[in-house]
Amino acid sequence: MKEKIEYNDQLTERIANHYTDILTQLGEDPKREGLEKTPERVAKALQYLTHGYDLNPDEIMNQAIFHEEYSEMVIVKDIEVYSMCEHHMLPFFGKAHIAYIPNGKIVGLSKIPRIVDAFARRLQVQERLTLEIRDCIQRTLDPVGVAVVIECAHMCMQMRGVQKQNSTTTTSAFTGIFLDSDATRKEFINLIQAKLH
Ligand SMILES: Nc1nc2c(ncn2[C@@H]2O[C@H](COP(=O)(O)OP(=O)(O)OP(=O)(O)O)[C@@H](O)[C@H]2O)c(=O)[nH]1
Ligand SMILES: [Zn+2]
Repeated sequence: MKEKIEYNDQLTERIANHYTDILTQLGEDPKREGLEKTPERVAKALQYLTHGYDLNPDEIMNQAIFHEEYSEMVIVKDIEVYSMCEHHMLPFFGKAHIAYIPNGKIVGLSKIPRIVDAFARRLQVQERLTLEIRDCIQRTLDPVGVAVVIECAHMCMQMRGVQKQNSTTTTSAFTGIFLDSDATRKEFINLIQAKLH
């Protein structure tokens, strides 16, 4: 995750021109004060919301892999997820809970939320997001197992369409021992549900 993204001026202008047209098509006056800079703002917002395309999650992981003999479960939970559904280009957001059991290698903890962002800041479906995170960790760390659970609310189901304001969607993906051992999977589920206080 870049802390700040660099906007491409030519791309901003091209996208903004389309939005000027879209505002007119919607019956708005793109020249009125409040909307004057809106096409440019939207163009930048869209570049921000999809800046994950410019990030390489495997490289992010490889920046901080260390050899350690720790072989218990490592869990990073309650990681905020902000993504955009590829069907309606509306936000879906919630939390990711991620665990792995090392096999001689650990990763710098911040890299886990960073790869969540790298995959989430693209046009996505929640299922693919879940699998991409799992596979990236498996590929780069070769751990004994990986577990990913994501819980999100989808604006395309809340603000429009079926309009179910309280529904959330949960997806999960596992590898290795999390698939083979019910006890390990249950330990993970218990730990992500546990509150520290
Ligand atoms: N599986 C999955 N579906 C999603 C996700 N985000 C949005 N969708 C769904 O994508 C589907 C697109 O269905 P369509 O029937 O082509 O589109 P639509 O007419 O706008 O559908 P409605 O939302 O039911 O009004 C909808 O059912 C959405 O709920 C996601 O992350 N995963
Ligand atoms: Zn949608």
